[in-house]
Amino acid sequence: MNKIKPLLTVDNLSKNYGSTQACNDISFTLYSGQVLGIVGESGSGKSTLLKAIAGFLSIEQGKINYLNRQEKWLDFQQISESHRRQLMRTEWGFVQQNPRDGLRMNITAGANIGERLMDIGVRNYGKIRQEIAYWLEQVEIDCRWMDELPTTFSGGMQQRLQIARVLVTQPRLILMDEPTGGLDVSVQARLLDLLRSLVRTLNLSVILVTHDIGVVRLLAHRLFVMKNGKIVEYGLTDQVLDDPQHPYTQQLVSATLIP
Ligand SMILES: Nc1ncnc2c1ncn2[C@@H]1O[C@H](COP(=O)(O)OP(=O)(O)OP(=O)(O)O)[C@@H](O)[C@H]1O
Repeated sequence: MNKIKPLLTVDNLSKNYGSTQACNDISFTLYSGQVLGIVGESGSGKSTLLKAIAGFLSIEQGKINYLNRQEKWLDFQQISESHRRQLMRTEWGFVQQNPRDGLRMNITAGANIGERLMDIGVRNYGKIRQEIAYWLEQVEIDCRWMDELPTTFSGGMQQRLQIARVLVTQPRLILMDEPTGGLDVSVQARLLDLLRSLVRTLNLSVILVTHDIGVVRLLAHRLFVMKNGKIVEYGLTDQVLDDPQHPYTQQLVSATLIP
């Protein structure tokens, strides 16, 4: 059996907005090929943590270390901004809750996917077209939509397109902020199935922020629960959800009735 390997470690990360302590002394490990769920109520600090890990926000304190494709540990406080941006284009991806924030709405669906390939130096038009068709198919969008603007897509399709745009550069680590939020329940279910199958077939490592316990139960190997900027419980998903120890987790779990 393959031994699970750490891919990303976060140690004692804190982030304040003025006097608001949004993340307080957060530490965890993400393992390669696994999905780590971050759950908690609105305002608990989940999105701030994700953005801090992605380098979109500066942090007051903490260390973020990542094992790159060459199996070299990178200390995010030490690497340059251009190196971090390059990682975001190649090894990492970010899926926004609102697909409009992750897509360019004024260019076609195909161009949304193709420009990410061009960003990393792919120039062969035929190859780009082929990759666009492949990734549209992977996210269950018919190729005839390739030359349409995302503005003509439904919310679920836009989210699937955003996922294709992220996946085309074959990232190893994807940060997702409420990827199914704001979608109808039936569209959510279809997207969750798709995400589950992509995570398995592409062996992706994912940090997934959600307030929905059902989403982590379906997708995450491990999870932690945040409250007021702190981790109150951390462990394997089944263990935490079937036998929650912290009163706050017990409250979250009991609020989600499972038939
Ligand atoms: N740009 C900002 N400026 C000031 N305070 C902020 C900012 N963004 C978030 N906060 C505050 O930081 C705390 C954590 O917010 P954050 O958005 O990270 O929580 P969350 O768990 O992701 O919530 P939600 O599920 O609603 O997105 C909250 O008290 C919030 O009001």
